[in-house]
Amino acid sequence: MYSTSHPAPIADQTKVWDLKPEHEFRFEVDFNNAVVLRLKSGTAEIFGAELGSGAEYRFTGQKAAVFTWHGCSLEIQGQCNVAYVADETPMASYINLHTALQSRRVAAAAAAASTAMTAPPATDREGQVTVAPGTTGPVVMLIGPVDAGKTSLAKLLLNYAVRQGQHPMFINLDPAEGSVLMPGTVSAAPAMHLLDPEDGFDALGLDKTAGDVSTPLCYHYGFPSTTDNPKLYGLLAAKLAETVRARLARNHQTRPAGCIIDTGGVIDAAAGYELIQQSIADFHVDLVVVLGHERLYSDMCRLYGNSATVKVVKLAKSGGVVNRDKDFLRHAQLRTIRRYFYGSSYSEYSPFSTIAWYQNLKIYRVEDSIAPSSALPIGIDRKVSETQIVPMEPGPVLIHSILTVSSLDATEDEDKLLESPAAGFVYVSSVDENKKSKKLTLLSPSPGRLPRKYLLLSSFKWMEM
Ligand SMILES: Nc1ncnc2c1ncn2[C@@H]1O[C@H](COP(=O)(O)OP(=O)(O)OP(=O)(O)O)[C@@H](O)[C@H]1O
Repeated sequence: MYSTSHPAPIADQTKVWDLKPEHEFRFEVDFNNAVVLRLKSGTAEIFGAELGSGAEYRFTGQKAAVFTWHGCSLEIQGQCNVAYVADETPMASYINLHTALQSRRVAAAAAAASTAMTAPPATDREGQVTVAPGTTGPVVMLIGPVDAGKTSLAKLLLNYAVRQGQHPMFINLDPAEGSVLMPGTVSAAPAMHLLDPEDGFDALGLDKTAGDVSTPLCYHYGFPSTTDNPKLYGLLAAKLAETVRARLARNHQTRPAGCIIDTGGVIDAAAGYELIQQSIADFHVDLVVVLGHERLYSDMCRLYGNSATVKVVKLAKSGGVVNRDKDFLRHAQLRTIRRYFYGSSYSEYSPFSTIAWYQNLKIYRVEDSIAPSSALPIGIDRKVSETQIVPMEPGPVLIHSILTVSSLDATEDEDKLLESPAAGFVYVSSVDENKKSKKLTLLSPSPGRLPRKYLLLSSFKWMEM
């Protein structure tokens, strides 16, 4: 069993790798192991984030690549499970895509600046801010099968944008990853800084300087796969799209940078295409990038070939992208959960323990679409619609669970629970069923009592190790 809390050991061996221009050093390190990487000379980047000369980067439980445009020398301390240099990469096509997006951002920023100077923001009949044409940057959706390199390309495009002073909105529609905050959610946050080469999405959403637009937005879904409850997933993706668009409409400085949308692996099931089509419409996507799947590309061309607003392009999958087995993914999810409470090398947190009495809690969950009634945990009264919440009694079934703290106030109607963004997450570290004082002990990133009473149960469990 891997530990998510104790640092993995670094083997006492050092190797230097010299890379020619446009070569890539690919490496894999499992969760039992760690390596330290140092850029000795030249320039290099990890998914678009430049490495500092001489700075040390520690990797554990990672599969990644260091790319160099002009050549470099790398020093690796410790033992990688896989390590090799590749001379064939799709980086030229990726930078071409970035260049095209960047020129659209520049044009959108110029249009937004001239509109801001000439006209005050207009509102429609419902009081929504209307967006002047040409002032929204590219809205790009990355699709492809599982392990096609979608998230890696999203990181690269975000980092290249940030390096040119742009702050696109990153939208994560892959509930398995939970890259912005927590697995089992769909979320959005602007890329205010370069993504941490060691941890990727850590820096997202931590910056408050851009005001309302920079606060991460996150909706509770509760399951790892879009197919666990497609109806609920569709509803939440639509809600996220509506909120992101409203935020961007109010902010003419961030809007021209556009959005980069990462999705879960599309399998050729009809439900997969429906969800993708729905999200393309909801987010007003204007560019669909298909990674490494000819049939998906041809299906998308068939669907959008005549569209005046949606373009479809295909890009090659990098030969370095590796399949991650279930065990690896599970441990990556546990690391994301731990990171929410304890932070990472980028920023360490000290979580707080807080007591919540049974009588003060209102806990709900949503069913997945396939659970037979015999599989329902104790405390769930009946099988209901996939987008309906079911109240549940607190009890031992909650131990080691992740609960989403809803932003909905306890005085508001609980019907709005699923459509309300998450205010945060707590972890149930113990359940005390002592008759007089039934209570949960919760781990929380902030001190004090729970700010709200509505909690939603996620199917993810985590154990501190
Ligand atoms: N060029 C590369 N060299 C080595 N490893 C890579 C490279 N590109 C991506 N990877 C690794 O391959 C794995 C899969 O890539 P990625 O997460 O980008 O795929 P994905 O399509 O988003 O997967 P999913 O469908 O599961 O979300 C990741 O661990 C990633 O770090």
